[in-house]
This record gives sequence, C-alpha cells and structure tokens, in this order.
Amino acid sequence: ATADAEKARSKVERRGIGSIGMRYQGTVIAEKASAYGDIVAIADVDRHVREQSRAGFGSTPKIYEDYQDLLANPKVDVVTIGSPDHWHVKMAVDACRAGKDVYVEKPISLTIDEGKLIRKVAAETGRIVQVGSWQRSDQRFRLAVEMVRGGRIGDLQRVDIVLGKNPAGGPFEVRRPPSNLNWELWQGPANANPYMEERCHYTFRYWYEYAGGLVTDWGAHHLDIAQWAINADPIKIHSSGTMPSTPNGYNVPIDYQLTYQYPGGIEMTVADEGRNGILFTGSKGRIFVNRGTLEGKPVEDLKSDPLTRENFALYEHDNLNRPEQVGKLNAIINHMGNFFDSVESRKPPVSDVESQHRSATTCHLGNLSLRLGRDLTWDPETESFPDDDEANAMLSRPNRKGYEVI
Ligand SMILES: NC(=O)C1=CN([C@@H]2O[C@H](COP(=O)(O)OP(=O)(O)OC[C@H]3O[C@@H](n4cnc5c(N)ncnc54)[C@H](OP(=O)(O)O)[C@@H]3O)[C@@H](O)[C@H]2O)C=CC1
Ligand SMILES: O=C1CO[C@H](CO)[C@@H](O)[C@@H]1O
Repeated sequence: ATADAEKARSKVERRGIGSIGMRYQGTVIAEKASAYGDIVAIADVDRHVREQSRAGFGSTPKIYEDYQDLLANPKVDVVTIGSPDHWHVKMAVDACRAGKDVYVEKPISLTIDEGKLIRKVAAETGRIVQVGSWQRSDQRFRLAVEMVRGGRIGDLQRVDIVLGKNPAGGPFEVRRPPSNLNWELWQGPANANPYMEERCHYTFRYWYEYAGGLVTDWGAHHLDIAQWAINADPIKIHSSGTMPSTPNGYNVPIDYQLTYQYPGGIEMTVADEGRNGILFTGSKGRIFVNRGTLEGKPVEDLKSDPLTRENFALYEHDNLNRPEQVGKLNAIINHMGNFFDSVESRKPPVSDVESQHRSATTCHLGNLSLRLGRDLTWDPETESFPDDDEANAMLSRPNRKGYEVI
C-alpha cells in the first residue's frame, strides 16, 4: 500500500533515478527505488545485462556502458549502486561530486581509507548516502538492538556472531572475456588480471581484489547490527584461519575465527561455523537474532513488559510511520523509503556513511588480521594502528591508473 501511495505522488515530486550495476542486487534496489521515482538511466558493463534491464524497466531508461555517462545525465537526481564492492566508493564519490544522492550497496568500502574518503566527500558535498545494510530497517534486528541499548539484557558483556564459510575454489580457467562484457571497466580500480568467469558475477566475493569474503559480505550486515548495539569501535583484534594457496583460485580464508575487544571489556567473536546470526549476552540475559527469528527470555518478557515503538531511541529520522517489515525484500522497502525520506528532509539516513564506514572498518580489521596472521591494535580516534607500519600500509590499496579512488 505504501508503494502504491508513493507511485501516486505527483510527477513533480518524483525523482529521476540512475541505477548502476544491474545483474542481481542492483535490480532489487532499482525495483524498490522505482516506488519513489522513475528509473531514467541504467549503467552496466555487460551489454546483455543493461539491455535486459532496460526492457525490465519499461524500455524507457537510457542505457550506458560507463557509469560516468549516467552521472552526466541531468535527469538523474539519485543513483542506486549495485556493482561489486571494489567499485562502491569510487562510484559513490563521483556521484556525490556530480550532485546526486546515493543508495550504495554494502559493504560501503573495499579498504578503510576508502571509507574515510566517502565520509569526507559526503560531508563536503552535502549529499545523502544510504548504504544497503537493510537489517537496520528490519523489525527483528532493530528491536534486538533497542533491547540491548535499553538495558533489557542488563550490561552487555559479549556478542557472538556466525557468518558462514568461505568456499575454496580454483585453479580456474583463464578465458577470453565474452564480447558483451567490458572486462577492463569491470576491473576498474582493481589491479588488472586475466579474465576468469569466477572472478566476476556472484563469486567476486571470494577475491580480495574485489571484496572480502564472508567477513565483509555478511559481516556488513551482522557486525553492523552488533556494533549498533555495542555503540563503540573495537580496539584489539585476534584472528585464526587458513589462507588458501591455490593459484588462480579464491584467495579469502578457507576457515576463520575472529575475536574483537571493545572498550569496557565487551568481547565480540565472529565464526564461520554454527547457526548464522547474532547472540547478545548481558548480565541479565541473552537474546539471539537472525533473519528468521528473535528469541530468548528477555524477548518472551516483552509480552508482559513491551518495548513499544514509541520508545525506540536508536535513531530519530525514522521508519516508524511505515508498517513493520521483516525479511530482506520487505525490509528493503523501508530502507529505501528511509533513503527517499532523507533525500527530502536532508537528514541522515539510518545506514549513514559514518556508521557504515565504522562497521566496514571492523570487518576489514578482521580480514587484515587474518592476512597478516597476527593480532592488531586499533585506535578508533586516529583510525590507524599505533606503531604498526606494516598494518598501516594496508589501510589503502593502489588503484589502476585512470581509476584512482580519490
Ligand atoms: N544488501 C543486500 O542484501 C545485498 C547486497 N549485495 C551487494 O550488492 C553488490 C552486487 O552484488 P551482486 O548483485 O551479487 O553481484 P552481481 O555480480 O550479480 O552484480 C554486479 C553487477 O555490477 C556490474 N558491474 C561491474 N562493474 C561495473 C561498472 N564499472 N559499471 C557498471 N556495472 C558494473 C556487473 O557486471 P557483470 O554483469 O558483467 O557481472 C553486474 O551486472 C555487492 O556489493 C554485494 O555485497 C548483494 C546481495 C544482497
Ligand atoms: O544479504 C545478503 C545475502 O547473502 C548474500 C551472499 O549470499 C550477501 O551478499 C547479501 O548481502
């Protein structure tokens, strides 16, 4: 009903939307955004994908191979970005500088320094940036964090997270890129590599050149929720894991286990095996939340002592006037609605760039510890590793000439 109401809004109020990266998630978010505006432009490096996508949105959008041309289209007011992770910050920065508001998929960044850059550019340009960590707009996760922050489990002591396993794979066959794909532009800021089908589409997730494995893929969801509840950044990171050594194969760890220390003695663990979700333990009880459930004695106690939406305190510029949603496709309705509310009001969205940069940083810290094979100490104030040149050198990565993320 909300979407229908939005569609009925006058043409004058409807925004022009440019959607970038349209294979899977890019289409999901463009479709959700189309309740609040009109898809006027589409960019994808794959001709088949962009042509199909244009047909899917009524054959009216202009299509582009290069997103820079989409950004130059004056009919585009806001952009949605569903490209792989190594493009997120570059595209978001360019979009902000072109005067567009941005809904960009999670994780916000590929490196910690990239996250600092988009934070700076969003502030300088005054653009709205919402990140696709929609669990913040899902009623179960939101209620879990409200309960923790509201003292319903006493003092928070530990958070135990299970994300899932990275696959092992390779060696993969080097092939000629398909003629419909601009492999050069797909790689963009990442270092140049011969084409392998497994480097792109869904499985880009398992290459550090483009993403960070499950630690950033699911971490951008669950570590973000955990950190929303903890309300602080980690200061020490311990890891154990096994790095693969297959040539031309996935290069994220085959198994991993992370432990983070937060100020005040709170500990957070991140494991690859077990029941996917987040277990919060406090001095007075425990609650578990994942995409299917919110459970624990403090949750049962809500029946006699409810925590009503009117008392939610996490975030002011809110979705509370929208119907509660649970589950990915429904929660994104509210997440996208919150973005368009922010575009209107110019107030920060629920997954604003600062919170998402901090959550992505926590994920990257885990991966950096795994890659270095040792513990790390982090200073959240200076956003650097004290007296650790080796780790500080990994805050950023070199970009290919012509695709600098600056
Ligand atoms: N919030 C959520 O719940 C979810 C978020 N995601 C996030 O969405 C992003 C995309 O993931 P997913 O949809 O699975 O990946 P896909 O590979 O299915 O889609 C990525 C698309 O971006 C295209 N692309 C790559 N480079 C460019 C470029 N320079 N310009 C324009 N298009 C480009 C790809 O081209 P090609 O067609 O050639 O591959 C592809 O069409 C990831 O960051 C992921 O983390 C994903 C799933 C759920
Ligand atoms: O929410 C999600 C579900 O899983 C995907 C991976 O399989 C993630 O990329 C995504 O963010």
